[in-house]
Amino acid sequence: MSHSTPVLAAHGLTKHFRAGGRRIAGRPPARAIHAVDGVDLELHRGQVLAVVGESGSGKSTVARLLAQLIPLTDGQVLLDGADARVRGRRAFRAYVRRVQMIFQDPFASINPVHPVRYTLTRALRLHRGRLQGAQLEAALTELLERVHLTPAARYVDKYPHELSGGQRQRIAIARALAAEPEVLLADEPVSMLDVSIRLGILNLLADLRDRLGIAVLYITHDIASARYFADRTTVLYAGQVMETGDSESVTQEPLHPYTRLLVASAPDPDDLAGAGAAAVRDQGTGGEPPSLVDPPPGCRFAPRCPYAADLCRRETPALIEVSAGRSAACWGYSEREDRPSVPAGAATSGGGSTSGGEGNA
Ligand SMILES: Nc1ncnc2c1ncn2[C@@H]1O[C@H](COP(=O)(O)OP(=O)(O)OP(=O)(O)O)[C@@H](O)[C@H]1O
Repeated sequence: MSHSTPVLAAHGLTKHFRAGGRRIAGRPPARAIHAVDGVDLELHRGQVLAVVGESGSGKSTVARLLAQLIPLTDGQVLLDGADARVRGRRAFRAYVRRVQMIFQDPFASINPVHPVRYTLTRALRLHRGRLQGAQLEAALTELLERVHLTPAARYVDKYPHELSGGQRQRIAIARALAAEPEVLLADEPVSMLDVSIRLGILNLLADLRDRLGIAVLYITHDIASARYFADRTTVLYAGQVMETGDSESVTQEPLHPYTRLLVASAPDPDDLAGAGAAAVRDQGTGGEPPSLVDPPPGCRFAPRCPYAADLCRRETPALIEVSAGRSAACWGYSEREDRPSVPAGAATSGGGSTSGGEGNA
C-alpha cells in the first residue's frame, strides 16, 4: 500500500508568517514566525495519518497549507504525484472537490440560519450539478446515512441548534462527502466535542476510510487517540517532524525523546495517580516550546531534551530511518561520533526499540 503513489503528499512544506506587522521599504525585513519548516507527509488511500503535537506546533498550519487555504512559503503539495498548487478560482474548486477539510468547531462551520437540507443541497449542487426532485432527495438521504444520521427524514429539516455537537460534526462530514472527495483533512475534529461522543466520530471517519477508501489526515494533540485510530503517526514539534512511523510503534516504542515525553504525559486510563506525567517532571523534561521567531539552528527540542549534546544545539538533525518505516529526527540515531546517547526503550514499556546510533544500517 505504502509503495503506491500517495494521493496527497507534501515535500518540504514550509510556512513563515511575518512577525510584527507590515514590511516597510528601506527597513530590514520583518522577522518571521517559522510556523512550519520543511515538513514531509504522505496520505495514502484507505489510510489515516495522524499529525500529533502540542499547541502551537504547526498542526493547523499544515492542514491549511494542504487545503491550499494559505500560500506556501516553500515546498510542494502533490496530488497523485503531480504539483497541485492552484492558481485561480476554477483550479481551487477542482482541488477542493478532491480534498475536503473538516474543522474543529462544528458550531462555527455550519451556518446556523439554515436547516440541514439547505447546507447539504448547496454542497451537492456545487459539486455534482443541478440535482432536483427525487434525485436530490435520494442524494440527501444517502449523505445522511453515510454519517449514520438515520432515519434521514428525522434530521434533514432540523436546524443546527436542534442538533448536538456530535450530530453537527456529522453534518459537517456529510457536507464534505457531497464532493465525493479522495482526501479528508480533519483538524482536531473531536476536540470540541463531549468526551463521550468523540469515539463515535472517530469510528465514523474510520468507516469512511474503510468503505470509501478515503485518505484521512487526522490532526490532534491527543497521542492516545492517534494510536487507536490512525494507521501512521507523525509527531510535530515547533513546526518540524520529530518522528514518524506506524502508530502502534510510535506510541508504544517511541524513538524520539520528545515523543517519549508526549506519550508519558498523555492521560493513561490505568494511571489514575498520574505517575507517568510526574516521572516526566522529575526527569526535568518539562518546559516550554521554543520561540518560532527566527529560531536558532540545532534541534528545536534540544532545550528541553535530557540527552541533548553540543551537536544537538548546533546542527539541525534530518529525519533518520531507524528501522523499516520508522524515522526520527534525532542525532542519537546517527552515526556521528559526537552524537548524544539516547537510551533505548520506550516511555511506556521496556525495550524493543533500537538503541541510539545502532539503527542506521
Ligand atoms: N496567520 C498567522 N499569522 C501569524 N502567525 C500565525 C498565523 N497562524 C498561525 N501562526 C503561528 O504559527 C504557529 C503555529 O500555529 P498553528 O495554529 O499551526 O499551531 P497548532 O499546532 O495547530 O496549535 P493549536 O493546537 O493551538 O491549534 C503559532 O506560533 C502561531 O501563533
